[in-house]
Amino acid sequence: MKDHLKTSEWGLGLKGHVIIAGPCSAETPEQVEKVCLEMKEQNIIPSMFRAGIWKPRTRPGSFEGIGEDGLKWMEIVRHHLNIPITTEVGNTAHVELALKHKVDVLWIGARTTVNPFAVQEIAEALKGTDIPVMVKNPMNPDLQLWIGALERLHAVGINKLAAIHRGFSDAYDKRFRNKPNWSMPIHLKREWKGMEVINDPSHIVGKRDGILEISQRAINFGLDGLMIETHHDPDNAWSDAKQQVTPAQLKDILSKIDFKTPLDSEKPSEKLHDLRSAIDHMDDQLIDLLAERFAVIDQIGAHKREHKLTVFQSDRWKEVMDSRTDKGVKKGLSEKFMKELLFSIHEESVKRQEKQLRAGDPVNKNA
Ligand SMILES: O=C(O)C(=O)C[C@]1(C(=O)O)C=C[C@@H](O)C=C1
Repeated sequence: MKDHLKTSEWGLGLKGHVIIAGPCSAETPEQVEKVCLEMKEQNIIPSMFRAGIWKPRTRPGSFEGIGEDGLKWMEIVRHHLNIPITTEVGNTAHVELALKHKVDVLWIGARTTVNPFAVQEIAEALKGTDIPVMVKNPMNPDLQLWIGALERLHAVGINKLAAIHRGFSDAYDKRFRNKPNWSMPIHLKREWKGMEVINDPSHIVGKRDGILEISQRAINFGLDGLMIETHHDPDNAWSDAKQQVTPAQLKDILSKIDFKTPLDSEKPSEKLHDLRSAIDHMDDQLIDLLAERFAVIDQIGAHKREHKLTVFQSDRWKEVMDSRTDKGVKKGLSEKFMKELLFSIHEESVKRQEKQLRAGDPVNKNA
């Protein structure tokens, strides 16, 4: 799609999976230093250090970030860990201060990504700079909004870009603080080739337990890194106390993750090549069969037109749906997948037949 530079090309020495760790918020210089020293002690040096300076809170009254002072303390991080520093910016004043204090990488938070006006203003403020920017997914699962924010930055010349998957707000599903909706980061990677997506398990899970599981799933899906909130004393953190881990816990989590290699850059082994050939053949057959099915659908459509019958036949459709789902489930396919597949087939059937009824013209196969 659009040309952009990957994390390994940002000139910050990043390579492989990008691991971003650090406290939810910078609180005091002592706290920043303690986190750094414990990381050092545990011999767990992340690829980048994160610290929130301005915190967008749902309701007023809780800690809203330490502000510019916190940016001065980033020198402590540089001194102890010598790694790039990243923080969130939510408006142009934040951008100005972050640039003034030489923050290495910025990120745009979920609450900002939802607002194209805000993203555009930030993009304009960044025009002419060379700073890398990571864009968190918007609060709601809207892929176009997520891509749109990246495009706004790209359009002003910011080409060091990455995305962060922090999950999506869901009023009903309370298993997560923010529901992962794994199809979203995967779709993003499909739509914008080469776009790296860093997973943020801390905001998805909302508590310490489960960070390992979500991290592993992110790596399994092929996401490109992890951002894990890390604090020397999480229980007494000024924000997000429940979901932060200690540097020792971070080390434990990272040591348990089975990191996978991104496939696309690898030449597939003979075995993988053979398995893929089998898939190519089966997909061919599936497409032939689907084409045959829709040819019959067109014949039924012609019959319906002749006999003035409606396209949608609820009893027959229910029978098709139930029997095929049942069979699929018996063969080990998930009910959700079967239903989605059948819905999609049915939608195409009724569209084709309705077109026949409407126009009476031969069906345009490309419609
Ligand atoms: O059985 C029909 O009447 C069809 O047109 C086929 C079909 C299908 O795709 O299986 C499509 C539309 C109807 O709602 C029911 C079933």
